Amino acid sequence: METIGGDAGAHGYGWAGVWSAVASLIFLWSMIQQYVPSQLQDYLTTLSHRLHAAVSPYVTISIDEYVPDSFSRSEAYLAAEAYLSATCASSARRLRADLFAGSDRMSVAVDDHEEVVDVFRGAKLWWRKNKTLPRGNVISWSAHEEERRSYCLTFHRRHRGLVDTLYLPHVLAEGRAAIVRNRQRRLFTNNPSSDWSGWNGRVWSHVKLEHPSTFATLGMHPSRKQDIIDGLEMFRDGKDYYASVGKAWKRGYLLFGPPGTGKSTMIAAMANYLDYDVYDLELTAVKNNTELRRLFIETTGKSIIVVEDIDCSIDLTGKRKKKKKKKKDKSGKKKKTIPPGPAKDEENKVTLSGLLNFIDGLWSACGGERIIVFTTNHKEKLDPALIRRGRMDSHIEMSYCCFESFKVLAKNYLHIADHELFHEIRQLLGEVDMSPADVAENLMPKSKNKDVDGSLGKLIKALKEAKEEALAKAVAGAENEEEAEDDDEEDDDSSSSEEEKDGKNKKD
Ligand SMILES: Nc1ncnc2c1ncn2[C@@H]1O[C@H](COP(=O)(O)OP(=O)(O)OP(=O)(O)O)[C@@H](O)[C@H]1O
Ligand SMILES: [Mg+2]
Repeated sequence: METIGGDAGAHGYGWAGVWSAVASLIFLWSMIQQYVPSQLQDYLTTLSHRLHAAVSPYVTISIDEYVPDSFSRSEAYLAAEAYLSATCASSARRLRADLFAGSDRMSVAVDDHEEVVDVFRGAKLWWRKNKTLPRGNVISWSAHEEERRSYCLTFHRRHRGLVDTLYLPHVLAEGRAAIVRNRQRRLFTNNPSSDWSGWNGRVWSHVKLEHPSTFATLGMHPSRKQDIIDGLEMFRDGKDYYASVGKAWKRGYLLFGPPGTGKSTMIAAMANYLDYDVYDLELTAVKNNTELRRLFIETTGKSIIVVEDIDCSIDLTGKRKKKKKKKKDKSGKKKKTIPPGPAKDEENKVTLSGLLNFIDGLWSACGGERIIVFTTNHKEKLDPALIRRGRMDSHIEMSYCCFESFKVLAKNYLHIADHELFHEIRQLLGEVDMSPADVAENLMPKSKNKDVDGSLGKLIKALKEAKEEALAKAVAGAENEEEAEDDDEEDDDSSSSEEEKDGKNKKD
């Protein structure tokens, strides 16, 4: 890529230089047009375009910033902008830097009215960024209506086939890849529906996603961890596979296990590994199934949709509604019932069937590359319909800390791979249930200078205490059981003696 500048002629651009000058004249003309009545403007613009097309061997494709009759920015424009920024930022003479909300990196794009040249498979292509100002008599309500930007791509007509079939798809693919590279990943939470209407009403709000958890720092048996990573990779690269087997490109994960075993940490590691956004869906703030549908539709691809503590978020004990048999009146005719209208849905909470539709209803295929994760401390409380394979494709148990998990935590917190106390810790972890969160808390050094022996000693003490506690509980439990059995026996004795008495009485 190189800019069209004063030395263009020296490189022998020839006709290109002439047409660049013509383009500049056209631009000048468009500036003058602002002071000409709008009908005359339209006529002159059409005329100049026709003249240009009649005599020029060059073809121009323009890409507008906004989708016609819409407030949304055109994906083609954004891709072209990202492509040009990535490939020509160093050679353009005038650039525009901007800092987008939530991002900590400056984004640099070609400035207005700047021209750059791209070379693709031997063909030269000129890109120009145009800006048109509003007509004097138009009052606009939004900033983007005031200035309209577009990219114009100019090339010789003999390259038309190359541009259509190869160059534009190349720009789109490279531009999209650059957008993904530059984007700041986000953590979304759903807004209460009272905030959804009105100017700029949004159903989700977001902050920067900056969780440091990775699979390298996640305490888990290495082979299980590798299985999960393989599954995620298979999903991420499986667009064609999912299409070939006729499945929507989505995958469900159920993470279950006691508190502090790393379920939320695992979600962050997944998002960091895949470079996906996270939508943290607070189900208790969703009024009904209609709202749930809207929230889902407004999520984007390359994202993980999370419902934490699913057993606490929704009453899952209610079974899906069965078709009610119509009641018959006394004459035996079926009674007419009023069908439940939308008002009924407004009153309802999110239901199990709403959630099932959310996961795999027809409209859940409205956009691909989404992972859905449910977490729970009580898998047994969940309705089997909710977690059957196909909905929750993978069930991952996050369990108490094993020795392999401990080794990862020791590496994270103390930077050690082995120690003479490891043997004792291995034995204790085999006998006691302790969550990785508790192990991590004990390993955390108290001061900047890591006291490895001190931290491991603290963990051993905590494990021994937990072991004693568990033993004491087991003994107390056994005693209670014995007492209960004795009571039962006494009850049996007394009832049998009462029966005997009864018998005696009867006999008497
Ligand atoms: N497997 C693990 N590997 C590394 N760190 C862990 C692991 N499990 C827990 N931790 C540590 O413990 C803290 C709490 O873990 P986390 O929030 O992931 O638990 P959870 O299973 O989601 O618990 P809850 O069921 O209460 O939501 C984390 O911040 C992390 O530092
Ligand atoms: Mg959690």
